[in-house]
Amino acid sequence: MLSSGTGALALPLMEQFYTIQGEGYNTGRAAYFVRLGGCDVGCHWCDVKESWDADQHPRVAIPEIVEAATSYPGRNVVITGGEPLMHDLTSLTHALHEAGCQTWLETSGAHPLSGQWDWICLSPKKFKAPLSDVLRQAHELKVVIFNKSDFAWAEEHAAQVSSDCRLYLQPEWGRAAQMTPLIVDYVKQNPRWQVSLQTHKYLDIP
Ligand SMILES: C[S@@+](CC[C@H](N)C(=O)[O-])C[C@H]1O[C@@H](n2cnc3c(N)ncnc32)[C@H](O)[C@@H]1O
Ligand SMILES: Nc1nc2[nH]cc(C(=O)O)c2c(=O)[nH]1
Ligand code: SF4
Ligand SMILES: [Mg+2]
Repeated sequence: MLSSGTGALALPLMEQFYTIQGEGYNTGRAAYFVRLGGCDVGCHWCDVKESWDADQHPRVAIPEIVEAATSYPGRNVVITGGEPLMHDLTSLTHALHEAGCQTWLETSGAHPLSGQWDWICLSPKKFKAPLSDVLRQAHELKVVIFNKSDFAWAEEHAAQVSSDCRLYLQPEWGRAAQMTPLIVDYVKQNPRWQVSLQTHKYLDIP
């Protein structure tokens, strides 16, 4: 990969699209999504497995990504993947800020944090543990609930984030019919948590 002291100058890009943030704290807000290739976490229920192999995706120069992102009225840019922190995101976030964009990150936290972020959504995974630095800096903890035991696992991670970090429980899409009622009951009993649904899937938008 092309890189410098300030991070990657080109990044493997799977897709980019302007849509509505479907999940978590910023649900309902217009945002441009940049989906980077590469992930080594291996969630068996991942809804974007085509992203895993970075070599399957063309490397695109940062100015090209920023130009595309700023060709829409919105100025919120979500960097997702794949696992975006497999790449040094210093240059990308710097260029997005220079262009007047807000930078929002979707990450499993399994790799070191790079870049300047206005919002960090941490969705930790059992398959590759999140780093304590990312836990500390997260604005939002969003735990995917696949089975009942995931509630206790979510609490273990809530104990490691900052006191003002927002807490979300999100049903695994394939198990939503079974898990969503359990999440509703859990949030009623444990009101510091909130429900997060993948609303874009119900809306049938990207
Ligand atoms: C595809 S991941 C990419 C970013 C990063 N690798 C991560 O996992 O946070 C984006 C978000 O979708 C969530 N997600 C992925 N597959 C899901 C599924 N089947 N059901 C619910 N959420 C899912 C992840 O937990 C994460 O919050
Ligand atoms: N609309 C929409 N919202 C999202 N929030 C997180 C997503 C992701 O895949 O990172 C995502 C996505 O793929 N689409
Ligand atoms: S960490 Fe994210 S991109 Fe990677 S497998 Fe898990 S859900 Fe998919
Ligand atoms: Mg998604």
